[in-house]
Amino acid sequence: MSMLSVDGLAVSRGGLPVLEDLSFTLDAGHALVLRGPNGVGKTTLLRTLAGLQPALAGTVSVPPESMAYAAHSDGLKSTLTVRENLGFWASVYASRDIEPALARMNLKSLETRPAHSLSAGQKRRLGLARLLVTGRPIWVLDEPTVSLDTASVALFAEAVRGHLAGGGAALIATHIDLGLDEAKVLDLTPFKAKMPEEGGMQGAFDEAFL
Ligand SMILES: Nc1ncnc2c1ncn2[C@@H]1O[C@H](COP(=O)(O)OP(=O)(O)OP(=O)(O)O)[C@@H](O)[C@H]1O
Repeated sequence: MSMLSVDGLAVSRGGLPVLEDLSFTLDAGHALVLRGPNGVGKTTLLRTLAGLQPALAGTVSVPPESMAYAAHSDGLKSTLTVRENLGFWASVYASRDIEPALARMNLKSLETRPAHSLSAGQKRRLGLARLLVTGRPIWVLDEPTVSLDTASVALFAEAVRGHLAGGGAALIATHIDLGLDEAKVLDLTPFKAKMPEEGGMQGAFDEAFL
């Protein structure tokens, strides 16, 4: 029984279709890595699944509330400390213990630091710790390991593995090797939308010379 099922999905950005006719499933305990060249539509797809923008067509089997979306330093309150940030999110998501998240992303020694004073990679680790307190089953991650050093990439991979082992699932857009060899890969290139104006203009051009 799949945890997430996407059927005939079309997504758009800036009013233009980006990906179309996309179908895939994601089972509990599994991770799916989304690949494709810059601009193919990875971020657009994740934002659509997370409910941040509407789909053009198709169905998604679960609501955005089943997903925890993370991109860049999203969701960090810059004036709050690391501990306060996680406490805030724990209360928003009906409170999970934040201690495992602090420990898992190696944030104990930074817990009293305001988020704005963290380095890029430390902010990234705090953003990933946020996922752990959401308790949501499907993690939707956009380039989660950007700015992370080797040790932190390993921490990230362990956090994802723990999530999968607990019956969760993860959808991850990245160009970088995550150290998650067990993850399946979906290349989005074949689902690139054919621009209607291209076909239309070519059609009109052909017609003019027939
Ligand atoms: N704010 C925006 N307004 C209009 N078009 C946008 C906007 N952001 C992105 N696009 C366009 O939407 C398309 C898909 O972009 P998207 O960010 O989803 O790609 P991506 O696969 O995540 O790329 P990357 O690998 O560079 O992160 C691209 O053609 C891009 O130029």
